[in-house]
Amino acid sequence: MTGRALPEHTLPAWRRAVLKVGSNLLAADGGGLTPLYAQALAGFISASQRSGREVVLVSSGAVAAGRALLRTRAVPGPELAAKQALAALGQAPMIALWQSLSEYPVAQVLLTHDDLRNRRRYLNARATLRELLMLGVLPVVNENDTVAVDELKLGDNDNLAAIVAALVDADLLLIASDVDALYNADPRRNPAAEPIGHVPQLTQQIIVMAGGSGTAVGTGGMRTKLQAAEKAAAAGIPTALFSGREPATVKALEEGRLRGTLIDVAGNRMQARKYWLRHAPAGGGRVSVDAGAVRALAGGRASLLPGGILDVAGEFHRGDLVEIVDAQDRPIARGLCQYGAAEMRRLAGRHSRDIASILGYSYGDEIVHRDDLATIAGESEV
Ligand SMILES: Nc1ncnc2c1ncn2[C@@H]1O[C@H](COP(=O)(O)OP(=O)(O)O)[C@@H](O)[C@H]1O
Ligand SMILES: N[C@@H](CCC(=O)OP(=O)(O)O)C(=O)O
Repeated sequence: MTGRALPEHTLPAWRRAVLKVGSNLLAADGGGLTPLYAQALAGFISASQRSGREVVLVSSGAVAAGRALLRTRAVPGPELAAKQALAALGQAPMIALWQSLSEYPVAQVLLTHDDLRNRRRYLNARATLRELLMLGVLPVVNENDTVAVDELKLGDNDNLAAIVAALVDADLLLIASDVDALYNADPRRNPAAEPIGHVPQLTQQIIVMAGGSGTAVGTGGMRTKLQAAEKAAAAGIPTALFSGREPATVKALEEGRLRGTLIDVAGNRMQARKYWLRHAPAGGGRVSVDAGAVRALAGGRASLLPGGILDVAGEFHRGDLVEIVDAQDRPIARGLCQYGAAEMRRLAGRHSRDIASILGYSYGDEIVHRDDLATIAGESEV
């Protein structure tokens, strides 16, 4: 779908991005998968990788591919189990399509909501994705429809893409669709709808403009794209919406130009992350630290090392949000810990270089990495 002339924007600078490609672009004629639009998108991904950038692709299309494979036989109904069967059938052809178009090896990553709510699985997914990126591989993420059940379904890949963007700490979320921008009304239903080039900050007024999907192939429509942009913004990540049907638009992205809608983030990314760390609900874990650690953390630039730990209260796991307090139990910082409570008790007061010999393994020198830490006093510090 192409609209009126769209203003062009400069794409925010990025080194790592998540690109979401909807079913409408892969099963363009409502039938099986076609490389028609995927080709230009794969070209953009490979060009980005060649220039040292990292891309995680979140691709839909498995259900559409599965449905097309069964065209000559009885096609299952619309209920959940039937869709799950179609997704299982179509997952391999979807991956094969991307592999046939990518200059780099592709890896399949299937995720569910449950995986991302469970801290340990969340961290494992993050570690695997980071490793794949380091290896120069293109991870292709889709929802694991086989095991997703109604109440645990992410429901759509727009939201999944936003969660993955936060998971891999991406600089940018790119959403390619069959529509070239956010309009002030659904352009399929309202031909007078006007495109919106730049959204400095998502507001309720903008969110109500978005309707559902206009096609049988697509799932969420603009509504889920804005939900995704909202999630990404909460993690400090801007979102770009554009048409994946126009090769010139896709090519322009390589030069940092966006013909579509840019949804910006209020404040900078680090501020948004620190805000989240200060205000997200913590699970009750407390780590008290000595005066040296208090001084180091107060500067806002240091990580918490095991040597500074005096005591650990509560039970928590690696990846949980913990409160860091001084010897008098006054809160000084909050952060995501790299080690669980039991591990921390064994590491308290010890040197970082001894972590592997004490535990038999190591997740790194830091108990809480400075990127995952926010001081309580420094609301204005980033
Ligand atoms: N305000 C809006 N602006 C743009 N598109 C909208 C709006 N409201 C609803 N839509 C619909 O959202 C569709 C894109 O979403 P969807 O069909 O789920 O595609 P995809 O498979 O790419 O996720 C568009 O084709 C359009 O009809
Ligand atoms: N897991 C499903 C994706 C469903 C979905 O979100 O589709 P879309 O709205 O086209 O991105 C599939 O691969 O078909």
